[in-house]
Amino acid sequence: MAESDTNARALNMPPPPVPTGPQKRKTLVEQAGEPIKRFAPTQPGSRPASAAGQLNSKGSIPRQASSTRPSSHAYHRNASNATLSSSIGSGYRAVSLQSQRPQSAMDASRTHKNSQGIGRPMTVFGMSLNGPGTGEVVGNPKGMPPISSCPNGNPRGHKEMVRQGSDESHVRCDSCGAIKSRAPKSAREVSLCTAMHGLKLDENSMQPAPTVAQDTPVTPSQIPRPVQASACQGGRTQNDLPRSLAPSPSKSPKKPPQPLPKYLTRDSNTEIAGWDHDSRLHQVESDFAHLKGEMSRITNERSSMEDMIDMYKTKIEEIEENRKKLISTNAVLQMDLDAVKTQLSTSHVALEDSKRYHNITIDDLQRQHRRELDDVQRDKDEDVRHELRRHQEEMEDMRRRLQKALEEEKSLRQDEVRSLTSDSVLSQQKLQLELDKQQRVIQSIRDEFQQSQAEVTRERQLSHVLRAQLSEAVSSALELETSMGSLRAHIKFLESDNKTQSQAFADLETRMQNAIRSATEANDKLRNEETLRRKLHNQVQELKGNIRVFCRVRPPSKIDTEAARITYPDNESDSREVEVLGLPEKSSLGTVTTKTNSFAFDRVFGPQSANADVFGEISQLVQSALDGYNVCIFCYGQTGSGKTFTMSSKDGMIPLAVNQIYDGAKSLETKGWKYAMEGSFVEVYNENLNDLLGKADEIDKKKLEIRHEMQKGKTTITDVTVVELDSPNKVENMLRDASSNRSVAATNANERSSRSHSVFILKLIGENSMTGERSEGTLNLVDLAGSERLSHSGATGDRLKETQSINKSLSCLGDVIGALGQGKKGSHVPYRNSKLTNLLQFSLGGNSKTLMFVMISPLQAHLSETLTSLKFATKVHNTHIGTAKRQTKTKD
Ligand SMILES: Nc1ncnc2c1ncn2[C@@H]1O[C@H](COP(=O)(O)OP(=O)(O)OP(=O)(O)O)[C@@H](O)[C@H]1O
Repeated sequence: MAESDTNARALNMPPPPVPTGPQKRKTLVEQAGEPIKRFAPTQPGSRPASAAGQLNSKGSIPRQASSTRPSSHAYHRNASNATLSSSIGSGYRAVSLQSQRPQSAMDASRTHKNSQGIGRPMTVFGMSLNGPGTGEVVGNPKGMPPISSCPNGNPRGHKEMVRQGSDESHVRCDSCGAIKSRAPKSAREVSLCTAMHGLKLDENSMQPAPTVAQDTPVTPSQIPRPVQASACQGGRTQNDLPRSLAPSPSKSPKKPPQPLPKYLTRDSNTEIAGWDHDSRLHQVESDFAHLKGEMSRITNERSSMEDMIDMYKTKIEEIEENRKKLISTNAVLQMDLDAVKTQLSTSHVALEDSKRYHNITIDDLQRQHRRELDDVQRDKDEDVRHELRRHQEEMEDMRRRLQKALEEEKSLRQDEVRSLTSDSVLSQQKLQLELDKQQRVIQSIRDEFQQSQAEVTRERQLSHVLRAQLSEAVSSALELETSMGSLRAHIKFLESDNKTQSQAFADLETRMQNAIRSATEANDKLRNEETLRRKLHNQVQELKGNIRVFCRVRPPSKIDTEAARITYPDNESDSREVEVLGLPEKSSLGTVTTKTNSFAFDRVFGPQSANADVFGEISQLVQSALDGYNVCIFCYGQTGSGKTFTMSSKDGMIPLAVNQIYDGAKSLETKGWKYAMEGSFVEVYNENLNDLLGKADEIDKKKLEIRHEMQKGKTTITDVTVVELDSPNKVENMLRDASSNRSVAATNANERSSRSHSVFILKLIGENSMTGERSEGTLNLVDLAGSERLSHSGATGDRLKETQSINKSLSCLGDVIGALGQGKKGSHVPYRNSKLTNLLQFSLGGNSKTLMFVMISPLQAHLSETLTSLKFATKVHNTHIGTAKRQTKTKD
C-alpha cells in the first residue's frame, strides 16, 4: 500500500480503486473489534483460512502488516494449518506469506531477530517506536501518515478523546464510540494503559487531535493546517492534505458526504491550529494502548488460536486415534470379513463336499442297488440254470437208466439171439456139412460121370473098332444114362433141399421167438415166485415166532473139571428140550433130593453141534434180513459159556451170515435185486457206546450218540465207522480189527469181552430195478456180557461198577422183552432205560425178528448160573411178540 501510494503520488495518479460494499477493506481496529471467527472451519477444498491469507486475497490493508511482518505467528499458523491440512487431507493447501512474497532485507532482519527469540512481532508501530536514536519518537518515517486506530477510517484515529470524569483517564472515539484508557500527560511514567483509564470520550467536546507527539519538534509541514469543514470531507483535495490527514485509501471516494462535525468551530479550529503535544501524546499513548490492547487481544487470540490449534491437534490426534482405531477396526473387520469369507468358502467347499459326498453316496447306493439287482438277477439266473441243470441231470439220469435198462434188455435179447443164432449156426453148420457131403457125393458122381463119359468115349472109340461090342456099349450107355438121370434127380433133390433148409431156418427163428417169450414168462413167473417165496418165508418165520430162543451147550474143554449133568430128552437132530440136574437139596425130613430142571426152547444144540449147524437154523432169519426185516440175534449166558465162539469165531454166526447174505444177494441179482451192505461194530461198556472199528486209542474217549428216525424206524450212530462190505474178506478184517481194539482197551482181553456188550450191525439195502421194489433190513448180531449175578461174582471197585451196569442192561433187556410180550398196543416199552435196548429199539419187538441164544456152560461149577440163564431164556421164550412188518417200499 505504501508503495502504491507512493507510486500514486509520484505519478499524480489517483489511488487504486478499493472494493466497496461487502468487499470493503477493514482496518486493524475494525478487525480487532470483530469476533474471532477467522478460524471457522473451512470447507473441504478451500484454501487455508489464515487471517493474513484472507486479507491478502481481498487486497486489504492487512497486506501491509502481513507483508512487512514475517510473523512467526503467521508462520506458526501456517505451519499449524499445514499440519492440519496435511492431517485433514488433500485439497487443503496451506499458504505461507513467505511463499507468496520474496523476503526483503528487512524481513530477513526481522526474521533473524525473531529467530533469536524476540517474542514481540515486528510491526509498523514497532518500527516507529523503536526507531534508532529516537526512543520515544512518534510519527511516520519518511512522512508516512500514522495508522489510524479508528475502525471507521478516521485518518487521525480517534478524532477526539473526550475527557470523562475527574481523572480524565478514559477517552472515547467520536467515530466508533470505543472507549479507551488514557494516561494523564503529567504522569508519563505511568503506563499508557493506566493513563487511558482517566480518559473519557465526549462526543460534544471532541476536538481534532494533533497527530504529532508533544516532544517531537513540529515542523511547518507537520503543523496541521486549519481545514474547512467541507475540506475535511471533500472540499480539499488529497494533494492539499498532509499525508497524515489524507483519507484512508480504504475509504471509497463514492461514499456519500458525511455531515459536518460539531467541533468545526472557530474555537476548535484555533485549537487545531495549535499543536497540542499533550493531546498528541495522549493520542499516541491511546494508540499505543489501543495497539497494546490490540496486541494483547491478538496475543489472546493467538493463544486461543493456539489452544484451538492444540484442540485441533488433539482433535486431529483423536481423529488420528479414531482413524487408527478405525484402521484397526477396519483391519479386524477385514480379518472378520476374510474369516467370514474363509468360512463362507469353507462352508461352500464343505457344501460342495457334502453335495459331492451325497452324490457319491447316491451313486454308491445306485451302484449297490444295481449290484444287488444284478446279484438277484444272477441268483435267479443261477437258480434257473441250476434247475435246468437239475432237470437235465434228471433227464440224463432217467435217460441213462432207461438206456441201461434198454441195454440190459438188449444184451439179454442179444444173448438169447446169440444163443439162438449159435444154435442156428450149429444147425447151419450141420446142414453145411451135410451139403458139403452131398456135394462131395455129387462131385464123385460127376467124376464118375466124367469117367463114364471118358469110358463112353473110349467105348465109342472102341465101337468104331469094335462094332460088335456096340450093343453092349449102347446098353452100357443106356445104363449110364439111366444112372445119370438118377444122379440128376439126386442133384435136383439136393437143390430142393436148400429151400428146405431155409424153411428150417424160419422154423428155428419162430422157435427161438417162442423160446424168448417163454423165457420172459418164466422170469416173470420167477419174480412172482420170489415175492411169493418171501411172503411165505416170512409167514413161516412168523409161525415160528418173532422171538425165538435157541439153547446151546458148549462142549467141556480139557481143563474143565466136573461137568454138570445136562441131558437132552428128545436127543434127536431137531432137539428142543434140555434137562439139567440141579443141585442136591435137603428136605425138612433130612432126605437129600436132586431136582431135574427141564427146559424147552425152539431149538437145543448139544456140545457136538457145530457153528454151521447152528447157522443152518438161523439162516432163515438172515434171509429175512435180506428180505428187508430187522433181525436181532444175541447170545446170552455167563462168562465162558461160548457166546463169542458162537458169534465171532471164524465160522461164527457173523461170518456165516455175511457169506449167506453175499450168496443170497448174488442169487437175487437174477431176479432184479441189487444189494449194498454196510457194517459197523460197536460195544456198550459201562453204559457208554464205543466204536470197535475206530482208532484203538479213542475207544474209550470218542463219544458216540444214538439217533432215531421214528418215522422211518431207523437208528443211526453219530461218528461211528461204517465199512462197506463189498467182499467176504472185508468181514474177516473187520472182525479182526474189532477184536484187536477190544484187547487194547482191556487189561485182559477175556475180561473186556466179558464185561461189555458187542453189537455187529449189518445194514442191507436192496433195490429191484425190474419191479422198483426197495428193501432195507438190519441184522444185529449181539454178544452180550457175562450174565453172572453180582452176589456170585463177588466183584468190587471197577469190576463192581461193570457188573452193575451189565446187570442193569440185561435187566432192561428182560424188561423190554417182557413189555413186548404183553402185546398191548401203545404200551410203553422201556427202550431208553439202557444203552443196549436204546440201540436195539427197532430190532426188538414189533417190526423185527429176534433170536436169543442162551449159552450154557457144561460145568457143574456154573450150574447155578446155568439154571438162572435157562430160567431167563424160558421167560423170553414164553414171550410172544406181535407180527413183524416188512420194510419194503415201492419206488415212485
Ligand atoms: N461150541 C464150542 N466148541 C468148542 N469150543 C468152544 C465152544 N464154545 C466155546 N468154546 C470155547 O470155550 C471158551 C470160552 O468161550 P467164549 O470165549 O466164546 O465164551 P464167552 O461166553 O464168549 O466168554 P466171555 O463172556 O468171557 O466172552 C473158548 O476157548 C472157546 O473156544
